[in-house]
Amino acid sequence: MGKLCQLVMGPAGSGKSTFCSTIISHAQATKRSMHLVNLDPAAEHFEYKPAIDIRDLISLDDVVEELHYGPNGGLIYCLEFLIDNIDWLEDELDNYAEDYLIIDCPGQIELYTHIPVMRTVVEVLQRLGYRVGGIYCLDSQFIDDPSKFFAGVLSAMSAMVQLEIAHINVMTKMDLLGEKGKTLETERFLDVDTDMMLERAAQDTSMTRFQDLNIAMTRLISEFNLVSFVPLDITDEDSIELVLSHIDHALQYGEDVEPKELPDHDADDDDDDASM
Ligand SMILES: Nc1nc2c(ncn2[C@@H]2O[C@H](COP(=O)(O)OP(=O)(O)OP(=O)(O)O)[C@@H](O)[C@H]2O)c(=O)[nH]1
Ligand SMILES: [Mg+2]
Repeated sequence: MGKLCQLVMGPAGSGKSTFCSTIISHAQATKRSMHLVNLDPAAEHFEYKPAIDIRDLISLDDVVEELHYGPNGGLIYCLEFLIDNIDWLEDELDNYAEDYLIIDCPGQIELYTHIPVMRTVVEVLQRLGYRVGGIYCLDSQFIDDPSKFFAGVLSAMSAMVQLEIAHINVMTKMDLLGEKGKTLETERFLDVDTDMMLERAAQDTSMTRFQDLNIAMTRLISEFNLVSFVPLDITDEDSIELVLSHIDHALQYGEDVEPKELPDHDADDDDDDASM
């Protein structure tokens, strides 16, 4: 199938782990094999058992207890420990040398923005021959709050710029929007209509002090025309299929499958003719 990898990122609680299990169960139903890799040392429960799990290398509880870090500092410590012991990850990956991986990441956005942890993980995967795609999850509930949405769009852009890999933004939890999810207004969020973002920000009086900054940021977003979201409603198989087809396209899934040799029909051509 080729060495492919989805790196699933996004803010805390944005639906990364749910995204991973949704994609894995969809893949299983369509007879595609994927392995879950857990890079979140704070994770507690998984629907699918991870094939590779950072918690086998280092436990957040141990770091918090023994080194007296808080949960966030402890998590950064764990990820930096992973980078210092990257051989461990390489050895583990050896067992899945020809496989499709989906990597569940922690929700601390500084890991994608200003600490080179994820970049190092990507470099290791690429050195081992994987095609890596970044999946950035953002919660659809952000749509109701322009300042949160701004921050989310900027963090997605930041991860994209930092990692320099194929990148797909996914708007998660679309089921929670109900009928609102099908409106034109929501579509404008998915395609990040910057004029509308500005309009919404202008209505929010708490943001007036930052109007110039908002204008500058929306101009940046629209000039680069880089940010759009694929909606994911995990209760709708078609929606899951659509998200996966975007990812397949970005990762060129299936393009390195050897074309099957057609059977040589010459020998029984006569028979076929006779039966026509
Ligand atoms: N209704 C609905 N709830 C969702 C969806 N995705 C996630 N959730 C809920 O949102 C919460 C967070 O989901 P997770 O998948 O754990 O999010 P995460 O990004 O992995 O969270 P962290 O690992 O803590 O950063 C959970 O209570 C999920 O059940 C979704 O598509 N629809
Ligand atoms: Mg998670």
